Amino acid sequence: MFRIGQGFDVHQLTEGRPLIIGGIEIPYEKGLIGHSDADVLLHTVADACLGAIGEGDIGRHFPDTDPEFKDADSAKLLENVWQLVKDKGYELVNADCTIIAQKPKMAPYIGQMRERIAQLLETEKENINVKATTTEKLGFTGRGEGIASQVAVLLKKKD
Ligand SMILES: Nc1ccn([C@@H]2O[C@H](COP(=O)(O)O)[C@@H](O)[C@H]2O)c(=O)n1
Ligand SMILES: C[C@@]1(CO)OP(=O)(O)OP(=O)(O)OC[C@H]1O
Repeated sequence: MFRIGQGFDVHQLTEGRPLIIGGIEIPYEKGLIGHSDADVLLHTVADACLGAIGEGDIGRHFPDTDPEFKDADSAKLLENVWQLVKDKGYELVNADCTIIAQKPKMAPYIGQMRERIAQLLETEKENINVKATTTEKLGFTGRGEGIASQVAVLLKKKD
């Protein structure tokens, strides 16, 4: 049995914060704002996984009003979500991720992001695709005010 899930998330960019995307710190003049480390891509992967198993979203599991999650490492949040997926008896078929950012250039970091996400979802790098697009300077992403991401995952019930 297969289950599909999708996620979408946005975080605002500001000066004085590290930029962490897909579990990788990217050198840039700005970083993302959040209650956690604001890793927009790992949040989106988590939401897609939760969607696939019908378990709501990360805000429900890790409320942004809870001091426990202040500056949380999003990799830890995704590990918790992945445990829920495993508890329900599923494994990953593949994940397809899109980062929507005018700047910085993600291309040099895509390989490392794929490796980190594959590690967190206990799969091979080949099952994780990460790509990036600008919005041709249009909208909030195009103006460099924030970064968005979209993720689709496919899960399969283990034999
Ligand atoms: N933040 C980004 C955005 C895009 N890329 C790469 O550049 C290619 C061209 O982007 P377009 O928005 O003009 O389609 C895109 O296919 C990505 O490979 C990037 O690395 N970082
Ligand atoms: C991850 C959580 C929890 O620290 O906070 P944020 O970093 O603000 O991220 P968001 O994507 O807004 O939603 C989930 C939150 O509850």
